[in-house]
Amino acid sequence: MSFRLQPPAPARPNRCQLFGPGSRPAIFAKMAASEADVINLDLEDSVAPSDKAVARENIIEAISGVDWGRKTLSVRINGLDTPWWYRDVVDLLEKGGERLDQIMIPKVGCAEDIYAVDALVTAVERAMGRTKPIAFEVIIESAAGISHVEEIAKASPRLQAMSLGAADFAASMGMQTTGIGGTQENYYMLREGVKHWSDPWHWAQAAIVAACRTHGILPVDGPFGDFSDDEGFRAQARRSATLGMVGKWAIHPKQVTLANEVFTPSDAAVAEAREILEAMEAAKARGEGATVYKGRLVDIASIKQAEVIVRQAELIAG
Ligand SMILES: CC(C)(COP(=O)(O)OP(=O)(O)OC[C@H]1O[C@@H](n2cnc3c(N)ncnc32)[C@H](O)[C@@H]1OP(=O)(O)O)[C@@H](O)C(=O)NCCC(=O)NCCSC(=O)C[C@H](O)C(=O)O
Ligand SMILES: [Mg+2]
Repeated sequence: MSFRLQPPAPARPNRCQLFGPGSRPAIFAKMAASEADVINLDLEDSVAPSDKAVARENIIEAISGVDWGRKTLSVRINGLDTPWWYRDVVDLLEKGGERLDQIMIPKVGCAEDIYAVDALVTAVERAMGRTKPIAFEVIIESAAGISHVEEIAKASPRLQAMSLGAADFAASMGMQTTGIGGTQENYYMLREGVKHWSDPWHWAQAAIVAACRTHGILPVDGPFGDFSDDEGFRAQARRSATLGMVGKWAIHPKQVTLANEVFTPSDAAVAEAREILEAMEAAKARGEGATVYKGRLVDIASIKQAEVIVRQAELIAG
């Protein structure tokens, strides 16, 4: 381990982030009643330009008017290339009240984007005497965003989470697809005439996980557009979880259960992790740094691996 220790990520459950357009207030109570850990009320791309102002008002009313329970309450503001974002920030903080936990910043391309929002948020917080600092989540969804992912990850102490936005990312990269996440028909290897599909999102996800883990931020997988394809969602989510991501967006309520299922360690996985910790305790008592568990090597690194699973389970159990 480096002399500089890896900071822990925020200790908040983040298995599922449920999205809903700010222009559709009829679903806010349903979102609040869902099993999602995080709620993302949207002012950006699910809201038509003509509805931006009314969506902002709807959200401001709902921040204190709806009982969000213990969920992390987040609002996605408009991008910094639009005329709406500064008004989003100012009105949310001046009129929205203390219940708002987080602002999600889309299409972040460089650390200066975060600096700009941080400066505005800080000024309004001070002016309002706000006691709870607003957290940030950023979306990496452009060629610039993924190129500068590490500098973005360390841009502000407000940063708690970072998501991959597969749709805008694909467009920015010029990828030949209209699919949002998941298997892409033409992304395959050919061996002896048989196709083997690969994962075009993998490299970007891995870059995000590494940047997040280096700087103590939660890495999150973004949307899976085909909400009629449960198995496709599960497959994508399982790959993300295996890579180190902590959760995934839901763009339809039926995806919430799927995300929670995948990002909650199973009882068997937790039991095995606890057994590994016990096996290593026994090894330590014998003066050994390595031992055999179910026919395979476990050593001091295995303790850290097992602790990841046990910590996840404990966090979710509350
Ligand atoms: C996708 C939807 C437009 C579908 O809405 P709808 O047609 O109403 O779906 P259903 O009829 O199947 O709804 C069944 C019931 O569930 C309620 N509902 C619908 N959506 C939600 C929701 N998001 N949260 C809670 N409840 C919801 C309906 O009211 C029905 O209720 P009932 O009648 O009582 O049974 C819609 O789901 C939707 O708008 N989803 C969110 C879209 C969104 O926010 N998109 C932005 C995030 S993705 C993105 O931006 C891309 C990203 O940035 C990138 O670049 O990758
Ligand atoms: Mg997007």
